[in-house]
Amino acid sequence: MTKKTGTPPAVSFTGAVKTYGTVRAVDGVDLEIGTGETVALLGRNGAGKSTTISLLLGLNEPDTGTVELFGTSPERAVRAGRVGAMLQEARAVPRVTVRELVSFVAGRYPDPLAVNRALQLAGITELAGRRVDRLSGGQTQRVRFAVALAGNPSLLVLDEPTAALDVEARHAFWDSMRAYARSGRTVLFSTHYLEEADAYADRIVVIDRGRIVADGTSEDLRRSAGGNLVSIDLAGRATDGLDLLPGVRSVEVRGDRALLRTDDSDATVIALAGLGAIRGLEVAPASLDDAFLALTAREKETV
Ligand SMILES: Nc1ncnc2c1ncn2[C@@H]1O[C@H](COP(=O)(O)OP(=O)(O)OP(=O)(O)O)[C@@H](O)[C@H]1O
Repeated sequence: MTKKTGTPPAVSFTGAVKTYGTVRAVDGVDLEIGTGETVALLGRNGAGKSTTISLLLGLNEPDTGTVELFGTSPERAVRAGRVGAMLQEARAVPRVTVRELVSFVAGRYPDPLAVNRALQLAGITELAGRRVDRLSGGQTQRVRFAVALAGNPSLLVLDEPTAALDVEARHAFWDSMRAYARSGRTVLFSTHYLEEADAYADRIVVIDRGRIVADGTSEDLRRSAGGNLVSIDLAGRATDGLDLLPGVRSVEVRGDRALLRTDDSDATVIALAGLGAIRGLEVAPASLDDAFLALTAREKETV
């Protein structure tokens, strides 16, 4: 849905396609992100997350379709200092200190954060005097975060930002990201971690084989993948016909238990009771993991 009035969205993809040889890395993406949203781009390895981000930052052009940031081209938005990015691969500049690097980047933006604030948000105040090429992987990752924040960008783009971070640094990172997002900024981050998407994004966009297969809150995703899991002990019973019970979308056998994914757990449980198949019965909401697997698996079946 395109809004005809008011300010343009922070991010807008329309029918964007990017191929590498025979691989359709981004395969017809339509996506709109409004100002102030925090969005997770979730997908397995090779799903197209980094390619989507490279189109968004103007590092690559779509073969067909369009990508706009704030109603203008990514190049212009980046040049105007409206975008900060933390990418997976960025080589450290030799011999400069952390503070020098962050100051240098901040100095290229029209309205940067105070350098101390960027260092503090990234949790690297105590590393300010260290050389950037002599840091651990996790420390380097945090320096990249400070660099992304330095220009005080309206749109912050983070490609797998917590990949090298330990648990404590991960929590600190998300706290800072949230503090930044609360000041009305738009944040897009990619991740493999469902729990991160669930905990830190307002909205989750699931990408699989270059296509968006789901877009909504984690609750929406759980629902669209089949809301509940009903499981029973099979106790030697065959699974024939379980997939035909009311509400049931799929049946999976794990050991001696059958797992029924259902849209209507009440109807499924009543039908199971009618069959006398209620031994060890459990009903649980589908986890986001289950939803993610169901969404990406279903997409494969239709290819
Ligand atoms: N420069 C390139 N040349 C050829 N193929 C590429 C290139 N970059 C990406 N691809 C392919 O495009 C597809 C999408 O890759 P992309 O890096 O966007 O996925 P991703 O979701 O970011 O994966 P990951 O989680 O592993 O980083 C993959 O099949 C990948 O092999």
